[in-house]
Amino acid sequence: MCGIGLGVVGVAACAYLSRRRRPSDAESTRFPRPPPPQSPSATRRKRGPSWTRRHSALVLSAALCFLALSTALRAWQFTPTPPIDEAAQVARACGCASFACLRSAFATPSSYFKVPHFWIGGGQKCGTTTLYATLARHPQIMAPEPKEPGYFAWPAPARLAAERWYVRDALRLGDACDRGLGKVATFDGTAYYLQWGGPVARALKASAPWAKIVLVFREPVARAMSWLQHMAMKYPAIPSCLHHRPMDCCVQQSWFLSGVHHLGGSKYYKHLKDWIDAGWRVDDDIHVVRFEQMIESPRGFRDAYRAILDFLGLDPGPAANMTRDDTQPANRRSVVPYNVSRRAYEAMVDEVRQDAANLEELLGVDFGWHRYWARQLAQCDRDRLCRVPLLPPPLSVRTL
Ligand SMILES: Nc1ncnc2c1ncn2[C@@H]1O[C@H](COP(=O)(O)OS(=O)(=O)O)[C@@H](OP(=O)(O)O)[C@H]1O
Repeated sequence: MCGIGLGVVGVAACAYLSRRRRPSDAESTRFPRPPPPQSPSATRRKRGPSWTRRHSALVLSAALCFLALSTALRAWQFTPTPPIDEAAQVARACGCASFACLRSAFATPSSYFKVPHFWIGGGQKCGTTTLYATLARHPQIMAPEPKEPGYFAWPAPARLAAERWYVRDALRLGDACDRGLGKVATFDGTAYYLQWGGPVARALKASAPWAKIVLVFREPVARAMSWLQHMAMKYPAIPSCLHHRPMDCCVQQSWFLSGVHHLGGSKYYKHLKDWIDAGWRVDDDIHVVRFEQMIESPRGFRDAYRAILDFLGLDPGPAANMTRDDTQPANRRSVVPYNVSRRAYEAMVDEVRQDAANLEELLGVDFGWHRYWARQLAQCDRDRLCRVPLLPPPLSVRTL
């Protein structure tokens, strides 16, 4: 403060000293200017003293300016920022039941986890249940109840009405505070937010702009077929094509090829673009996981998990201590391959091929899906029928 005060005084002084004094009209009349000098020697005699005075004033004011500016600059640079009272921030956040309250409690930068710290998704049947169970065992994480609150996919009035429930019950703010809010990371495990696009991306951005996003992407054709199977098996009371027709027939229907929960839901690039347009940044805010890496071996799962923990700023230790059982699927339904005609398989691949290429280019990741489709189509030609396993064997991938 002193430095800034001195700086201001110095600048004012230098402005005063360096200004050019002009005589007023009255002064000019009372003290008329001397007539122009007659000879060079006379000029030198008359100019001498006033020139020295004027220039020494200028040098003095320049020195003062320099001194004042450097003092002010040093004071500005080294004024210590007051320490953030993290305990007070946490105490305030613990009383919140809305995002407006959380945002104001978390307004200043801090080193601890905000609420929610992250979201895991990518699409239904991308392994988020296994990931949810794994994350829930991490000592620094508090898992949401239920796994998929779906809150950000609701229309704004419904969100407003349920905000208290989401913040306090689903994200378990009270429990997190009991364990020491800021030290535990809370999250939302709603798999399908990605496919709901712009409105969800904007709602999350407006509510919790600090949230980190983890997306798991599964080979697009297998994901869509697995979803169809999941709905038919999990909800026998809900009419499903698979209840009375074979998979080959169902996957050729237009609702399957373009429906947003079916093959349309596997157009990851198209959906991810909506999120990027809403201000979420790949790498900084979004971490992408290859489903096939997670399922190919316990080691693949551990590596994928460790990369997620690194991205989230959490202790990676638990990834190293995972047992083989910890890496097993939480809700596996795909056991035997489905028989599908070549025509049907090719139509599905054609539907998602370009989107997958765009995704690889955007992320700089090789998912290995193109080579897998080529292998699968070669098998179709060889056996005159495609046998499509929904959990494929390990895919070869390259570093792009
Ligand atoms: N570790 C591991 N190894 C092999 N397979 C695995 C693994 N983790 C998840 N999975 C498979 O992921 C599918 C379930 O995904 P989700 O949990 O996201 O489904 S859901 O949308 O939440 O219902 C489900 O696929 P389907 O078997 O096709 O249903 C699981 O088998």
